[in-house]
Amino acid sequence: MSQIKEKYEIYPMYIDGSWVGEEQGSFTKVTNPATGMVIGAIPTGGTTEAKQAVDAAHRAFKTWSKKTAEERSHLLMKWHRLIDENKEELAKLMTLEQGKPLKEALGEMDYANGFISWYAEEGKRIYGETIPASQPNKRILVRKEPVGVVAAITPWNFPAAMITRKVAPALAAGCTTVIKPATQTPLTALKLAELAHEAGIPKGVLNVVTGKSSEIGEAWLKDPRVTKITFTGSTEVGKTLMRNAAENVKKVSLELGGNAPFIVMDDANLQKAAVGLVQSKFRNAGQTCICTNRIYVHEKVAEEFTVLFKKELEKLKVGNGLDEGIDIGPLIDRDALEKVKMLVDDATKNGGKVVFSGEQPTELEGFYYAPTILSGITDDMACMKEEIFGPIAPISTFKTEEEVIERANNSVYGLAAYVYTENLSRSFRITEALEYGIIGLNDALPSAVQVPFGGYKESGLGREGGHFGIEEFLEVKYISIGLEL
Ligand SMILES: NC(=O)C1=CN([C@@H]2O[C@H](COP(=O)(O)OP(=O)(O)OC[C@H]3O[C@@H](n4cnc5c(N)ncnc54)[C@H](OP(=O)(O)O)[C@@H]3O)[C@@H](O)[C@H]2O)C=CC1
Ligand SMILES: O=C(O)CCCC(=O)O
Repeated sequence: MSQIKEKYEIYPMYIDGSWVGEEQGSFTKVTNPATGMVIGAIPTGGTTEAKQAVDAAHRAFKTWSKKTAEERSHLLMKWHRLIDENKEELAKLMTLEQGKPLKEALGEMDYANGFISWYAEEGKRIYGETIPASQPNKRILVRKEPVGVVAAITPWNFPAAMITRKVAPALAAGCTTVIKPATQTPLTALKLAELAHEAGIPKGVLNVVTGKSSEIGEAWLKDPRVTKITFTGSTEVGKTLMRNAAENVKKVSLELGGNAPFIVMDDANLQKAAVGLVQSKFRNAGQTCICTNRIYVHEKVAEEFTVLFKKELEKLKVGNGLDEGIDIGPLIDRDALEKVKMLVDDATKNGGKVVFSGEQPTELEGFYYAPTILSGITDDMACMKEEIFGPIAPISTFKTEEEVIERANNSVYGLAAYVYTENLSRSFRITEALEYGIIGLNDALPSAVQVPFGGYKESGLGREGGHFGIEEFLEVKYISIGLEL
C-alpha cells in the first residue's frame, strides 16, 4: 500500500475542516476510464472516519442552523463564485476521472453550480404559516426547521451535480452534511470541498469521507444523529439503505434507476425526434438515469425515423473526452462495458439486429463502446427490461396509442419518459397516462435546477431541485398558543 503513496498523488478526505487520511495505510486508486491509467488515490476510510464526520457535522449543526438564511446565503454565494472561477479545472478533473467529454463536464459544472446559487436564494424563502384556530383564544403558528445532519451518498455519473443538488438545499435549509462520493469519481467532490473551505463555510458543515461504502453507509445509518439520508444510485443499493434507515426512522430521499421509454408517434416531427433521441440517449455515453432506454416508434414511421436517427449518429465521434470534437467518451469501467456487450448479445441471439454501429477508437485502452442501433426488439429482451447505462439504442415498433402507453408503463421504474407528437390532445392524453415523474414532451433535455426531479415506483422517493428540493431537508413544527384575551 505504501507503494501507492510513493507512486500517486493522494487526495485526502475532508473532515471537520481538515484534510485527513493521508497518513493511513490503505488507499484506493482512481483510474481514468479513457486510458485505464491511474490518476491518483484516495484514503480507504471506514467506520472511524464516518463517525468522525458525523461528530463534526453534529457539532457544527448547533451554530450553522442558528445562522440567518442571509448569512448562509452569503457563504453559499462565495462558494458559487469560487466554483465558477475554477470551473475549467473542475471540468477537466471530472473528465479525467469520469470520462465524459470536456464540453459535457463544463455543462455539468454550470448545472451543479446552478443548484448552489438557486438554493442560496431559496433558503431565504422558507416561510411558515399561521392557521386559523378553532377557539377564539388560540393561535397556531407553523414553522420549518432544518432536519439536522444529512448523509449524502452520490454516484459516479454526475460527480459534481449530484453533490450540489443535495448539499446546496441541505446547507441553505440549515442542515450540515456528511458526503460519500462514488469511489470511481471522488476527486471532483474533494475539489468542491476545498472550494467550500476557501469560501469560509465553517468546519464540520460539509464533510467528505471516501472509502468502503458499505461500512461508511452502515455507520451513518446506525447513527441516530444522522436524521436524513439522501442517495442517488442503483435501485438495489437504494432499497438496502431504505431498509436499514427504518431502524431509527430516518428521513430518506432516493433517486434511483430508470427505464425511460422514448415514444415517437406517427404525427411527430421526425427530424426533431431523431435529434432529441441522440441527446437523450447518448448524453454521458448513455450513463444517466433519465437517458432513454427503450425506443418505441409507430410502425408507419419506423423506417423513415431509423434512417434520420442513423444520420444523426454518424456525426458522433467516440474517444477520449479531453480531445477536441469528442461527443461520446468511455464507459465508467470494465463491468459497465461488459454489461453493454451482454445486452447486445442477448438482443441479437433473440432475433434483434444491429442496424448501425459507430466507429470504435481501437488505438485507445479505455472502456469504449460505439453508439449502436438495434432493431427488431421485443419487450422481453434484457435491453428493454434492465437499465442499459450505455450507448445502445433498441428500437421497437407499435401500432396504437393505447398499446404504447401500456408497454411504456409496464416497468417497475418510473423516472423519465419522452413523447414526440405534434397533436395537442394526444400530448395531454399520453403525458397524463404515463406513470413517470419526469416527462419530456417534444423535449429530450428536461433537467434544470428549478424543476422537481424524481421518480414514481422503484425509481425513488422524494424530489430534488426547485422549491420541492428544499422541503426534503425541513421538518414542520406547529406551535399551538393559548392566550388570555
Ligand atoms: N440513478 C442513477 O443516477 C444511477 C444509477 N446507477 C445504476 O446502478 C448501476 C450500478 O452502478 P454503481 O456504481 O454500482 O451504483 P451504486 O448504487 O452501487 O453506487 C452509488 C453510490 O452508492 C455507494 N454504495 C454502494 N453500496 C453501498 C452500500 N451498501 N452502502 C452505502 N453506500 C453504498 C457507492 O459507493 P462506492 O462507489 O464506493 O461503492 C456510490 O457512492 C449502474 O449500472 C446503473 O444502472 C448507477 C449510478 C447512478
Ligand atoms: O443520472 C442521474 O441521476 C443524474 C441526473 C442528471 C440530470 O439531472 O439530468
